[in-house]
Amino acid sequence: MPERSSGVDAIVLAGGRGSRMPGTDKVLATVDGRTLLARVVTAAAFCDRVVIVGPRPDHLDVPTGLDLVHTRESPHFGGPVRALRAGLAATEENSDPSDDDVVLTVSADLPFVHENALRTLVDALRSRPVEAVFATDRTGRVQYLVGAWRRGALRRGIEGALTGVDDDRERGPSVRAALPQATATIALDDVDDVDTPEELAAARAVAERVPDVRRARHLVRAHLGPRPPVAGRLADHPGGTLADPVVAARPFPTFDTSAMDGWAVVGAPPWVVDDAVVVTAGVRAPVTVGDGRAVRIATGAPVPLQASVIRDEYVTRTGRHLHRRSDAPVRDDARRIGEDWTAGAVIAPAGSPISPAVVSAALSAGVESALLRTAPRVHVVVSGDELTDAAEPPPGSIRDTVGPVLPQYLRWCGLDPVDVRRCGDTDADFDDALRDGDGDVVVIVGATGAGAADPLAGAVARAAARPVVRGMACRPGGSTSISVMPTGRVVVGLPGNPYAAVATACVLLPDVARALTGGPAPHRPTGVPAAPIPSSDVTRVLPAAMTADGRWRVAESVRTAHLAALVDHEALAVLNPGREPTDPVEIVLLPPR
Ligand SMILES: Nc1nc2c(c(=O)[nH]1)N[C@H]1C(S)=C(S)[C@@H](COP(=O)(O)OP(=O)(O)OC[C@H]3O[C@@H](n4cnc5c(N)ncnc54)[C@H](O)[C@@H]3O)O[C@H]1N2
Ligand code: MOO
Repeated sequence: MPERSSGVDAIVLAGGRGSRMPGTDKVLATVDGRTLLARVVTAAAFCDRVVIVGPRPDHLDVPTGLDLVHTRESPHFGGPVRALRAGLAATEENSDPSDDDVVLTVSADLPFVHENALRTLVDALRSRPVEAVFATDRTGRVQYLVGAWRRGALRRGIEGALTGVDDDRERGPSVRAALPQATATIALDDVDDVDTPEELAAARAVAERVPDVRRARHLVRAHLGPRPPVAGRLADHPGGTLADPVVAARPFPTFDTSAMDGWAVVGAPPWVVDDAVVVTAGVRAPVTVGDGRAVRIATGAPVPLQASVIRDEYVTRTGRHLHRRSDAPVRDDARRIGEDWTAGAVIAPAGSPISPAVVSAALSAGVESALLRTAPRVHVVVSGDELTDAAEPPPGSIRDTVGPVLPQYLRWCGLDPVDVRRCGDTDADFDDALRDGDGDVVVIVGATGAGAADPLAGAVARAAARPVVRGMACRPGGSTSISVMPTGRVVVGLPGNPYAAVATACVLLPDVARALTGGPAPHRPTGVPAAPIPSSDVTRVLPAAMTADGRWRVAESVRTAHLAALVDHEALAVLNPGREPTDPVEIVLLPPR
């Protein structure tokens, strides 16, 4: 069961005529064995109540424990605004929601929409001064049926759009007619809808293919939801993510502050200097400066009432008189209370990674603690009967060269490795490895293949874990797997070859960390290759080093049984299928040497 978010209801619009797919109810079409409707409802399962507006299906494969309601628009097929009217009424039955609550509106024909995309909409609405936020799809088109509204704005929009519209007119107004004034859009890559049989076939093909790295990342974001938030001091949780926005508790500056060493002056120049008074940073008692007077003031000191500040460079002093230099710009060298932000301003939106900048800016805003998600705790399990820690491995044994360094890479990925254990190649060892400890994630190295001594797949099946990624179209890393145990624990299987394990981790696990902490997808910087790189039909992950002119030299191939190739390459180049030889490549910088 995903974590519940209070104050959000969802309206799933499932009743369109599907005029471009005659003879079918498109929302009941299946992609990878599940109906589009079930996929959309599952994505919205974190909401307090989910209302489906449309015909009631016989069976719906969605999480249990959901407050799921059905309703129909009136008249039937009366258009999206009437569907929203029916849906909104159903969200309000037996409850007394506030106008500021969030209502998600989602059309039911989105094969790939997922919880985190919808949460992104909610967070965007909560952190912006707008009445509704809509998704734009990959072509940049605004999807007005994929949005988060403030409840009051949705109600007013519906009423406005339907005012004077004859209820007998079959197709009512479009959602555009209901839009409030202040709206925003955000780009989401998972909200392409299915309108035609061709689009349905394409979605099925995507869902059934072994995913390349891009798609595997997408699946991670789609299937791993954020863990419950905890209250904590921001400074204690680097690597975590904000669950709520940081909202300024006080203005900045909190009082009128001198920005420069100089003079606090009242009235027009020249001023008469009062040498008995000096305003220093930290003074408590208010200082008053008479009209036509000037007193010394230090950077950071409170500005006396009615005074302005002029820095030393802009004045000349003769005896007791202070003159503004004729070439000095006319400006106040004070930072006035609330000039940078006022109390209530959003300093960092929900989902922000807790960077040192977030910690510091929050302190500036009077915020020490917040609701946050800590970096996921990881148990590393290095598997393989052949592995040893002995400096002189006995014949046939292999020195474990991953366990000692993987935690450093995992930390770089935004995870919090808590221990490294070893595990033999027996089923019992693997069952224990999946179960032991209290971590959020178990990363198992080795045993991902289908060979005689590769028990991970069996252990995952025995644990009734839900597969998220079963193999990747990626070299190395083809046998990578990710699944979710019924307890919510994530099990990552990394290929045993050390370079394959590290490369796969660095390419994929930042997305796992962000998904579990409710953060945004990681940035994917690109670089220009120093020489053309042949295209391939799977993702390739190769060592890369920057040249003197800022381009990237990418190794043609790599030996995977050790990390020697990363000694003189500071990055990995991710070469996605479909790229042209001279196209930029994704660059994954590795932890500093
Ligand atoms: N018939 C096939 N065999 C293999 C294939 C294949 O496609 N068909 N893929 C190969 C590739 S590529 C990889 S990667 C591995 C993945 O297998 P596992 O995840 O089950 O890994 P293991 O078999 O346990 O180990 C592979 C290799 O790496 C060495 N190893 C493992 N852990 C460590 C460690 N901690 N430190 C140092 N070295 C380690 C291990 O001894 C093996 O030599 O499958 C291939 N086989
Ligand atoms: O995952 Mo293996 O190379 O593809 O080392």
